[in-house]
Amino acid sequence: MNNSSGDRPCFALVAHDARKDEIVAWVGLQRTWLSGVSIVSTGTTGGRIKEAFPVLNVTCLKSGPLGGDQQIGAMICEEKLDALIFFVDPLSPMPHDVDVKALTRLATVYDLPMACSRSTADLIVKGLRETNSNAQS
Ligand SMILES: O=C(CO)COP(=O)(O)O
Repeated sequence: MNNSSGDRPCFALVAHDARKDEIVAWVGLQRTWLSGVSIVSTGTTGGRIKEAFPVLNVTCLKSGPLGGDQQIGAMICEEKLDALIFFVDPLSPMPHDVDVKALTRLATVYDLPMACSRSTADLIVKGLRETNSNAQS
């Protein structure tokens, strides 16, 4: 765990509209592990996750086009996150494309693990689980 703000991992979960069903399905597959994680999410994505899994610890920020991506970017700068899972829609123009680019840029600047698809999201969870279990043994 890298975040400097608490003792449980903190994940940002974000998805564009065309991929919201996919992130909800991914959360379902990982829900046992995610129940021990603090989740922050852009508004609409977080609302969908909370509705599907009320037991998860999800904090909803602003919707992405209204500044939510920038709020998550600020959390990256403040080293409050351990990973960004961002299911981007690569096929649709976005009014807030500059914010999307800024968010992915900051994740790169701060070397934050970032996944834009299920396969890489699974690898991040696997890596963090192994890191945490090695740290405990
Ligand atoms: O637009 C987004 C990320 O760029 C996601 O925002 P919402 O979760 O509010 O739809």
